[in-house]
Amino acid sequence: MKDAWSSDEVRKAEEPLIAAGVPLMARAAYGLAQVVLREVAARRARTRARAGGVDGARLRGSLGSDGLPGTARRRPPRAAGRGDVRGARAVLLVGPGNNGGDTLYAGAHLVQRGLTVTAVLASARAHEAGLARFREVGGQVASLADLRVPAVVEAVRGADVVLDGLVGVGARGALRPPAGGLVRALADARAAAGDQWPYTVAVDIPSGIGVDDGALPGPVLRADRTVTFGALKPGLVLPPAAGVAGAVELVDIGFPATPGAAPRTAGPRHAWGAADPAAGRVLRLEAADVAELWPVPGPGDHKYTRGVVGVVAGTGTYPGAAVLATSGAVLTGAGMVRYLGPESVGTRVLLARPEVVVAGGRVQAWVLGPGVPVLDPDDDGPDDEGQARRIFGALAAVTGVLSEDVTGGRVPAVVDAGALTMLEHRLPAFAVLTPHAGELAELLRGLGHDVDRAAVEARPLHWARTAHQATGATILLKGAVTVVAGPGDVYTQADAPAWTGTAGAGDVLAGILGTLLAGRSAEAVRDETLAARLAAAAVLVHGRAATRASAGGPVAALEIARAVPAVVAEILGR
Ligand SMILES: NC(=O)C1=CN([C@@H]2O[C@H](COP(=O)(O)OP(=O)(O)OC[C@H]3O[C@@H](n4cnc5c(N)ncnc54)[C@H](O)[C@@H]3O)[C@@H](O)[C@H]2O)[C@@H](O)CC1
Ligand SMILES: Nc1ncnc2c1ncn2[C@@H]1O[C@H](COP(=O)(O)OP(=O)(O)O)[C@@H](O)[C@H]1O
Ligand SMILES: [K+]
Repeated sequence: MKDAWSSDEVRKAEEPLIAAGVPLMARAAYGLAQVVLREVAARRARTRARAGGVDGARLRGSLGSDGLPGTARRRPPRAAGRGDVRGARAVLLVGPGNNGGDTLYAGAHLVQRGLTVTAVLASARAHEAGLARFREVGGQVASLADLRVPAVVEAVRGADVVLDGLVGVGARGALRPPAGGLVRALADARAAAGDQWPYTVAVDIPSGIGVDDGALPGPVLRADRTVTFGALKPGLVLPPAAGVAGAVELVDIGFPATPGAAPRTAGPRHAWGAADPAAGRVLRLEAADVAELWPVPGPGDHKYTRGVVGVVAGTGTYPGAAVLATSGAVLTGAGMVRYLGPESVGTRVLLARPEVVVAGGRVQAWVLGPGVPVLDPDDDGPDDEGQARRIFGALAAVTGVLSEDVTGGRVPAVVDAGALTMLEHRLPAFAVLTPHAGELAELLRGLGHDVDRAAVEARPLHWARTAHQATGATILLKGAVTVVAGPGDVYTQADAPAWTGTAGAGDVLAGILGTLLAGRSAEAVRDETLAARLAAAAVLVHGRAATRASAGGPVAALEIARAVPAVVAEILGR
């Protein structure tokens, strides 16, 4: 589990360590410099290999990037050989606070390793000791006020690497001038330059992101890599800011395992902090967490104890959604999958997945709505072939309304697509709504909020939380980074390649989550925070299945479902 610490938590963790004389900034700067040296060496090796000079094995050894944006790495930075980096040019963008201090000290290490380093001071003030150290070793210093923005942009363009050390966790709001103007110009230049841009490293955070909420309130220079200190910050894992952080790498400077825990004054460690039991943290599940959550069958289990998933999906116009949702559920390991819908669709489901039972009966979790048209009360709309009626019936077993009709008590549900327009009663947290940004905006408009898709995309966490509070349900907001907000912790998962944004991928996710909820149905009803964890687990499995099915290329939704068994086996370590 990766957990992100708010700027306040970071500050509180730093205080006792600083009081105890722990050299936090020295550790941060050293770790940062090692990453920069490693990456500069790797890029040079790549360039030489392209020119035909270096053997492939050495190249592979020095690259080793996981390549997924927003993915953190644990491996300590590899020391780069002197010859790999000598003569490379670095530009430091230096702000007035400790973030600039980290950057100047790191710059001093780079000078000592033979790089030509220029620090551009964006403010009249700069970290005094850091600046003195940088000058002492021979770093070049210029000020933004003297150089002006166009000259700085040119200097950056001509460099091998640029370090964004304008502001860190001490920043509030959009970057102000003159740093804001500089970053806007650099961001424009980067967008126009394509590949011809220096490797861009953000120091602690990309300057200008919302540290605690992941917002992008103003200009930000997109980083290839963010080297963050002590702990992840929410803005590095939450959309949209996660999208400008590049690969996130943590440098351990000696923070305790959880916020508020006793400080460690001993040497650094390389591990992610454990989850804090306190509610409302921003977390990201990893494979080991999913393995713990997974309902693995034992010798005493049979199909009914393992969980029956009921799927109400598809119509004659959209039969594929039914095939995809049932396939997702079957291949995730449901004890049984029941399909409820028009006969013509049921026939197609059976052709694709003969394991599905096309008949009603008791279920432990519902999947409602994929491929079912939106309900428009003012209009007869497209013929839903009885699906709305079936969904209303199933929802009664979720909300407990009309509970005399519900045999066997309340059960969890995945509420997707068309079913999102059929919510009449307050929902329990074990109902998981799975909208994309457009669907969430529509749901929120129905609740009286004046939002559109772009507004949701600008503040996904805020709107997911708002929808949770308004409906009671757990909200799984789909996107490149998927956010899950329920009554406890928030989860943010970035496990899938962009190829996953293809029609039907969401239907498969609904099926995967349905099986997980059915497998732990009674617990999810009892523990109001479990559905969100299971939802995040489903997103991780779906994303990894998409990665496997894609293998770097296009992916079809059904292939995501087909990749699920191997991904689950891998996660469970079998
Ligand atoms: N406290 C410590 O000893 C450590 C701090 N560390 C670094 O220090 C950073 C935090 O340092 P600070 O608290 O000094 O703050 P920052 O360096 O993040 O930035 C605060 C400075 O930026 C200015 N500022 C704030 N908002 C701005 C905006 N919107 N536009 C333009 N300028 C703005 C403020 O006037 C202030 O001078 C961390 O991100 C990390 O990089 C690390 O070195 C670890 C140890
Ligand atoms: N850029 C992207 N990167 C990674 N995953 C994405 C991206 N865009 C969309 N996805 C994922 O693809 C799926 C699309 O689901 P959805 O929008 O419901 O499509 P459909 O309704 O056609 O199945 C979701 O799981 C979403 O998180
Ligand atoms: K920064």
